[in-house]
Amino acid sequence: MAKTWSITVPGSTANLGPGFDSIGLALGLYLKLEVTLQDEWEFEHHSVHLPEKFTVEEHLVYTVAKEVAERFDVELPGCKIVMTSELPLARGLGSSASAIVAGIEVANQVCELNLTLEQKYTLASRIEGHPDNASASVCGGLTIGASLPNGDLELIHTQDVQAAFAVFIPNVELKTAEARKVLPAQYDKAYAVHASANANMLTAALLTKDYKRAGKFMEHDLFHEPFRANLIPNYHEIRQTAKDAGAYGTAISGAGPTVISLLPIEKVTAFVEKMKPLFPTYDIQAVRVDTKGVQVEIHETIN
Ligand SMILES: Nc1ncnc2c1ncn2[C@@H]1O[C@H](COP(=O)(O)OP(=O)(O)O)[C@@H](O)[C@H]1O
Ligand SMILES: N[C@@H](CCOP(=O)(O)O)C(=O)O
Repeated sequence: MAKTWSITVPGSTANLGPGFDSIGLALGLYLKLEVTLQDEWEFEHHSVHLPEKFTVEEHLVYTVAKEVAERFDVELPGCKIVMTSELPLARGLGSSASAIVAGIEVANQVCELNLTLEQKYTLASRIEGHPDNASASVCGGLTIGASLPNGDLELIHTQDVQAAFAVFIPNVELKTAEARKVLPAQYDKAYAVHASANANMLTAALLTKDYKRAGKFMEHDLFHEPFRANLIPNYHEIRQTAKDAGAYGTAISGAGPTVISLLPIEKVTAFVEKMKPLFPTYDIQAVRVDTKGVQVEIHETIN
C-alpha cells in the first residue's frame, strides 16, 4: 500500500490591532500539500504565491519537519511534496506560520508521531517566535495565547466569530523580521498600561461578540501600529475610507503590509465592491474565518 497525505493549512491574520503577538484569527486562504514517500526530498511548487528559488535544505517546510523529527528522535523519511497556495508571501497573512504548521504536520504524519493539538500549537509557536499566527493555523478560529515563564503556552480558542473581514493586499512584500525591527525595545509604564488596557478591551469585545467595540479597539493599538504605520502603503487613507464605508475598524494584518477590516456580515460584499475602484492596485477580498485549522486526509493506493 502506498500512502498520500493531503494537508491543508489555513493562513491567518495576527494582532487585530493591540493583540500584538497574542491574538490570531485563521482565514479561509489555504496552503495545500500533497505528500508521498520517496527516497530523496523533493518539492514542486504550483502557485505564484510560493518561493521561486529554494533548495530543499533551506525550505521552511523541510527544515521544520526535520527539526520536529530530531526533537522526537525519529528518522525523517524522504518525501515528495507538491504545494499550492492562496497565501501571498510576506504580506502579513501568516504564510511563514502556515509553512511551519505544514512542516510539523508532515513530520507528524510520515513519522507517525500522533501529536496532540496542544503539542502542535506549542511547537509551531516556539518555531515562529510568537503564538498568534501559528496557533490560529493549527486550531482555526480565533486564538488568544500567552507563553508562561517556563515556556508553556496557554491558549484560549473559539470558532464562534460572527463577523466578516476584508483584506487589502498591496502588491509589495514586507518581511515580518523587517517590520519587527522598527518596534521600540521598551515602553514607558503609563504607555504600557494604556496599551494593555486597549488590548484587554479588544479581547473582551471579541469574546462577547461586541464587534462594533472590537473594531474601535482594533484602531487603538499602541504596541506596534504607531511605529509601523509609515511602512504600510495608504494606511491612514484605507482606515478612513473603510470607516466611511461601514467598517467597524481596520488594522494592520500581522506585521503588514496587508490591512484588514472588521465588518458586519451583511455589509462585506458591497464593501469590497466599493473599495476595489478606490484602491485599484490592491487585491481586495472578503475573507471568511477558517474554523477547522490544519486538516489531513490520508489516501491509500495499492502499488
Ligand atoms: N509555503 C512556503 N514554503 C516555503 N517557505 C515559505 C512558505 N511560506 C512562507 N515561506 C517563507 O516565509 C517567508 C515569509 O515570512 P514572513 O516574512 O514572516 O511573512 P508572512 O507575513 O507571509 O508570514 C517567505 O519569504 C518564505 O521564506
Ligand atoms: N505578531 C506578529 C505577527 C506577524 O504576522 P505575519 O503574518 O506578518 O508574519 C507581528 O506583528 O510581528
